[in-house]
Amino acid sequence: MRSPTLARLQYRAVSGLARSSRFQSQSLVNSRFASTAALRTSGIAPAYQSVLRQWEQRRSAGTATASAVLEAAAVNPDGLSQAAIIDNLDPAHIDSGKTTCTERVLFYTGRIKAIHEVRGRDAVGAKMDSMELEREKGITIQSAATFCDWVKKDKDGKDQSYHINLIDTPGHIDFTIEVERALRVLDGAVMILCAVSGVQSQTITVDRQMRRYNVPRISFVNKMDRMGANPFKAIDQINSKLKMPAAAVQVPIGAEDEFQGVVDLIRMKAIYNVGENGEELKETSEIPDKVKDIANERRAMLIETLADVDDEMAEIFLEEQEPTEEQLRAAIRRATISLKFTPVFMGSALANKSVQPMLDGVIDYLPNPSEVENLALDQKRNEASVKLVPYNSLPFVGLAFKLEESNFGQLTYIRVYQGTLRKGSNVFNARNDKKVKIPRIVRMHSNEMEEVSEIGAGEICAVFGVDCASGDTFTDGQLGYSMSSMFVPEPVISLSIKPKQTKDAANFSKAMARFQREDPTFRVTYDTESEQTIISGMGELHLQIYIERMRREYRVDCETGQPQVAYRETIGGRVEFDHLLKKQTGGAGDYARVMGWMEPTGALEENKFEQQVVGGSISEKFLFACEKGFNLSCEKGPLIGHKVLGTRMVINDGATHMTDSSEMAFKNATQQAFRKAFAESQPSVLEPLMKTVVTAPSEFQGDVIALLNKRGATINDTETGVDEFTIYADCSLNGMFGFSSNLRATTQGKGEYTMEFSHYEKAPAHVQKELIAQYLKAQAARNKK
Ligand SMILES: Nc1nc2c(ncn2[C@@H]2O[C@H](COP(=O)(O)OP(=O)(O)OP(=O)(O)O)[C@@H](O)[C@H]2O)c(=O)[nH]1
Repeated sequence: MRSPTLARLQYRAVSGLARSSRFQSQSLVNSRFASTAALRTSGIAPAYQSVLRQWEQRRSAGTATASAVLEAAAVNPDGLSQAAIIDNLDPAHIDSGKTTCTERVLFYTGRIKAIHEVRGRDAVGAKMDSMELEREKGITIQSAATFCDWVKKDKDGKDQSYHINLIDTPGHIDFTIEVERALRVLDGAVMILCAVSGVQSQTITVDRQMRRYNVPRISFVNKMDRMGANPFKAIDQINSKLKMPAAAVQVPIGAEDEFQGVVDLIRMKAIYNVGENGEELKETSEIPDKVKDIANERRAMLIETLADVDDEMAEIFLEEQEPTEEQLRAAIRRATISLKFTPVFMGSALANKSVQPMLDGVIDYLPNPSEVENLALDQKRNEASVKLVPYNSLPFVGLAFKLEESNFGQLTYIRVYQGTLRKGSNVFNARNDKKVKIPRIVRMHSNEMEEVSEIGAGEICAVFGVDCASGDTFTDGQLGYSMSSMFVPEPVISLSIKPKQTKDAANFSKAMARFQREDPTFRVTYDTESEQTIISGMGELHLQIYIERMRREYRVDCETGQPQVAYRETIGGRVEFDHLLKKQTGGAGDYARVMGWMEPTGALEENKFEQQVVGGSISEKFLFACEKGFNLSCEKGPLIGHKVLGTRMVINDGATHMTDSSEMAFKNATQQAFRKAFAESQPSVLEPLMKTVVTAPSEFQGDVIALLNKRGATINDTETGVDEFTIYADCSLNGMFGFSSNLRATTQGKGEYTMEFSHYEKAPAHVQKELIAQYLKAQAARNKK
């Protein structure tokens, strides 16, 4: 019998401070070494050579510490500037262990034969981090898909095999699109938190993303072996910070280096891992005395929390009955799937402890595809919200959620929502109704592929040779269904870039085209004024990774300009206009008159164009040209040439000339009217405000606050832990350039930070003045040429 396809899971982002255990500081040293080695071979860091040599001497003498490179760099100013470059490429290794957990899942389900660690001593690297750069840096850059089967006993004690599609995603905020698209197609997620750091800023971001796509989740508090591990603090934070009712379904037996296993609160059994890699589970009803009380207390809390979110459990609770194992499981499943609750598991992936019970939790509490409501728009019948049914025999509907270039051509990842996708069949792209043949279908196992002839509903696969954009819906042609795509955030940072050598231009263009196709948050534009290619993305690390990939994968060394902030411009207040464009230069002239007003839309969001012309003083055709003029003006604002936001233009009257009016004249007149009215309105430059979270050992608190104040940050909150503190601040992106090297220098390399775009805010007057002056100067220089 074919096993039921069950629960997709996704591992999520959370971070922890890599400093308290010996193991972690060792990892930091190794990762820095990897970075420096990469730079050395690239030959761009001659001054850094001496720093490297010093460090290598200290390493071989066994005296290297986590901050050795920075210490060495500090005595060599040239070295320090190179260290700053490395900082950008060497992100905080503060993650919760998604890839490490995935490695165990793959091992325990028999998908891989041996466990390899993220930045482990064997230098092999974890299965899901297949890119060279990922293995070197120890971070996940691209999400990777795989699948496995997990055998679990059913309630009659019979083995049941469940099929799981799994996507391991990056945690770093710069690669957020990878999380976005994974969550768009997954039916359930495992939210992994660090037992020391608990809920962090990335957790909050991913929580928002999970809510956007209604993805139910179970939680796993990892790193129970770390000093300061406290799963109950993490649970409190899920409740308070994420406002998601959460309760432990396990309690730990011991913690930190005495972490031994867990007590399952549903069956009240102690579970230990045995065997070299923890592959076997030993279960016993003998719960150690020291955890009996906490186990009883937490079981009561579990029942109480469930009673708050589930009617059936509320009834049992009010009648003061003890729920059965079945009743408890059913209530957790109902509450989890209806997004009202998250059960919390705990363990240590690195120590091979308690990962299997979390996998059981995936089966027990996350939905299978038939339990998730997936909707589409029926374009043929103009019906919104038609339900997709995950039956293989129904007509095919699938969503392309990720594009990737492989050695064998373009790979398109597809989630099949309904029907079956067959090799050799034709499918139709709902966006353009184009017919596409499916020549090959593969199932991905990280970077390996397994050829299959068909793939059924609920599955994830990849196909070759299909020309499409990410987010396109495919159907069998009978159905006119289209599914909503994923949310794509706007880039906040840009750089000018060009290949160092002109001979590399072709490869450079090839790489740019590919990266853009694969990653919708990576944009490439050409600025005709400065004659520069500009790349834009989600952060410094995001862009640096692409520059590095260009060097490694396309052998193109690039020169880049200073990172530029994606400023915006907005109107100051309401201004009326009556603008006439009239030119008579022999032959046919130009004539267009536009009247109306411009004003703020009220929110710093999309711009709006409206026409309220009555009596036909401007024809439809010319009004269309006016709208075009408005959109062009919004693309390049009058103040500093950046995009315009939150601006509305209303045209309510005007005049047309019998022979001299044209679309061009109306477009130009609107642009001129826009420019004049915008300038009169006391417009503002807007700058991106970043939510910034800094964590460092307590002794550096004063220095870090001073550092943030110097950069004009607004500190919103400070949390003090056992031996570390966390500061939550709002900072302008402009004020944060180079912060990572400053922070590391201030905290002896022990401080970590994350930064995420929050919203646009008016730039201070002096910044605006400076930016306008720079813009005018650049324009004058160009005009001179
Ligand atoms: N002490 C301890 N360290 C762990 C554990 N799990 C993972 N780590 C370490 O934490 C670091 C980050 O682990 P990863 O698995 O790469 O974390 P991630 O969440 O996948 O990271 P990104 O993909 O970059 O977001 C690595 O050095 C791991 O060895 C654990 O259970 N205990």
